[in-house]
Formats: sequence, C-alpha cells, structure tokens
Amino acid sequence: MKIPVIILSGFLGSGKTTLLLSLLKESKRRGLNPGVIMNELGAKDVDGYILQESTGTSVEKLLDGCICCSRKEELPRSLTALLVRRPDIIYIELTGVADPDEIAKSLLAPALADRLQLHHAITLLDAENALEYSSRFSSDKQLVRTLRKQITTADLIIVNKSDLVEPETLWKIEKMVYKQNSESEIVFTHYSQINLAPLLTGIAARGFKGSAPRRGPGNISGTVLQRMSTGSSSSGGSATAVHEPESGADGSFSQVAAVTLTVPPAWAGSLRQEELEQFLRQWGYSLLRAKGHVRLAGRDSVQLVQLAGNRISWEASSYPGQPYIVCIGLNLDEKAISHSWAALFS
Ligand SMILES: Nc1nc2c(ncn2[C@@H]2O[C@H](COP(=O)(O)OP(=O)(O)OP(=O)(O)O)[C@@H](O)[C@H]2O)c(=O)[nH]1
Repeated sequence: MKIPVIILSGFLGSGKTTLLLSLLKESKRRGLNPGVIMNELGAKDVDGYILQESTGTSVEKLLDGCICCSRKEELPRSLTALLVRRPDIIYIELTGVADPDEIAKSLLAPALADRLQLHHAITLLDAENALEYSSRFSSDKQLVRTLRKQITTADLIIVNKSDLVEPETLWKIEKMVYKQNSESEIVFTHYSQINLAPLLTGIAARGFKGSAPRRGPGNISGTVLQRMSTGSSSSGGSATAVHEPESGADGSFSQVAAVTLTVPPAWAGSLRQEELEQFLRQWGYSLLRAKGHVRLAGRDSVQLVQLAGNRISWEASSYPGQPYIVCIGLNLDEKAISHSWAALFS
C-alpha cells in the first residue's frame, strides 16, 4: 500500500505550521505514525523545534533554501530517509515561497512513485494580506507566479486568519481564488481550525489490512463561513537568497531571502520587548516574516517571537539554545539588518 502524502503550502506566515500541529495531534490520536518533512528558508529550525516540543514528532528538516528550486535534489533523499521509519502518513510543509506543483512532481520520481501517493495538496491563505500580494510583490514576478501556483495546484484552500478581516474581504478572496481554481474546496477559518477527519479518512496504521486510503468526501468545514455557491557574522548574520532563474526553469526562484541573526554568545544582557519590536518594524514590508527565540528583560522564560503580516506575537518557549531571529524578506538589505542587529548589543 502506498503511503499517503499531504503537502502544505501557502505564503510566509499563513498558518501552515499551526495546521500541521493539529494534523500531527489528530494523527497520533488515531494511532498513526506520522512522518514530517519541513523545509525552511532560514538556517535555523524554528518550526521544527515547535513541532517537536509540542507533539514529540521527529522531523526531517531541510533548512537554508527552498526544496522546489535551490535544494530540489534533497527532497528525494529526505523522503527515502523518512520511509525507513515506516510512517503511515507523510506531511511536507513547504517554505512560503515554494511551488507545490514541483513537489508533487518529485513524488513521481521512479524511486518514490511505487511507495508514495499524493493524498492532498493544501494551500493556506492569510486573509489579512492575500489580496495585496500581486501589487505588493509586483517587482518579483516569480514570486507572484509562485503564489498563483500555490492556489492553482491545491485541492483544498484554507483561507486562514479570518479573525483579522471583515466578511467582505473573505468574499473578495473567495472570488479571487475561484477565478484561478474553481475545482478546489475552499474553507474559511482562523488558527487553521478545520474538520480534519475528511483529510485522514481511510488512512490506517501499518499492519491494518483494509482498503487503500482515499480522499475524504469533503465536509472540511471551517469555523467561520463555508463557501457559498459561486456558480460553479559578529552579529551572526547569514543570508540565503533564492536565486533568480534561468528563463523557463522549474521552481519558485523568487528574490525572497533569509537572514539568520544570532545573539553574540558573550552577551550577558537581555533585550527589551520594545527595542526588538522597533528593530523588526523598521524594515516595513520588505521584512515579510521573522521568527526566533530570544531572552527579554523581565521575563523568566525564553520567548518565541513571530512577525507575520506585520503583526508581532510573543509566547513563552523552553528553547535551550543560543537565542536568534530569522528574518525573511524581499530585497532585504542584509548589511543594514546585520548592522542594526549588532547595535542592539553594543
Ligand atoms: N490572528 C491570527 N493569527 C494566526 C492565525 N493562524 C496562525 N496565526 C499566527 O500567525 C503566525 C504564523 O503562523 P504559522 O502557523 O507559523 O505560519 P506558517 O505558514 O507556518 O509560517 P512560515 O512557515 O514561517 O511561513 C503565528 O504567530 C501564529 O500563531 C489566525 O488564524 N489568526
């Protein structure tokens, strides 16, 4: 029996890891042994740590580049390594700038096609920002193309973060999605909460001799509204650019780049929350996403900081390593960022 694979795609900060956490918990509740491949643009494994911390799942990590383009050859190797652990289901969480179609094609490689089967390609959209992407990223045509591919490839589109927008915005997003992909199911929700049962229907733990997995019958209702009938260095800086393509090349190859900033090991002080927020906000929309673990003045525990869609959130974490932040952006000035970061510790 082929092992079902679920691909999770969607722009930076749209809610992929939040959904993956729920899927892992539900998989474990059903007695399944899930395998996870997680790809990050940055050199640090923020989301993998979150998953391991809250679900105990071991994660095959592919850091520092995108597996649909610059690190394409690494995916088959990781899948083969994962298969040794005999998973009942495999989740692949892509970077926010990955083309899921390229990943789906990779599953058809001769060494994998007999063992794996694409079960669902899911794309998450950040309701607060999705309508702006084409105009905001007009300087990066590849990125705009990739974001379209994320919509056209999906058989399930989850419009997430509906708590941050008015209902009219959701209707506009539905219209935009429908123009590009009228076949997919679309649900609206927040914190990636959907009915997971249809996604996992028919998937059984190994040893079970039942029928092969099949796609669920739908009914993946969100919590807000359902689709209406539409008729149809010293600073520790290190950057990873997803390079511009040769014309006609496969992959996403956008100009989005990641800079990993670590706190100098010798520094014994702690940062103030406002200082760090100011550091993150000064780059405006060129900083698309930031995440990391830092120590703050006045807080006992390490803090997980996340910037997504220009919103910053903080939560306690038990990360034991050297504090860092990964910054991901479009046309980010790496030198200026590293310089400004170093100034925080001078
Ligand atoms: N307000 C709000 N915040 C959300 C929602 N879903 C996720 N978040 C927050 O948005 C941030 C990004 O969520 P993730 O699940 O990490 O997004 P992602 O797509 O995995 O992000 P990357 O993989 O880093 O691109 C986190 O701080 C989440 O807690 C939502 O529906 N509403």
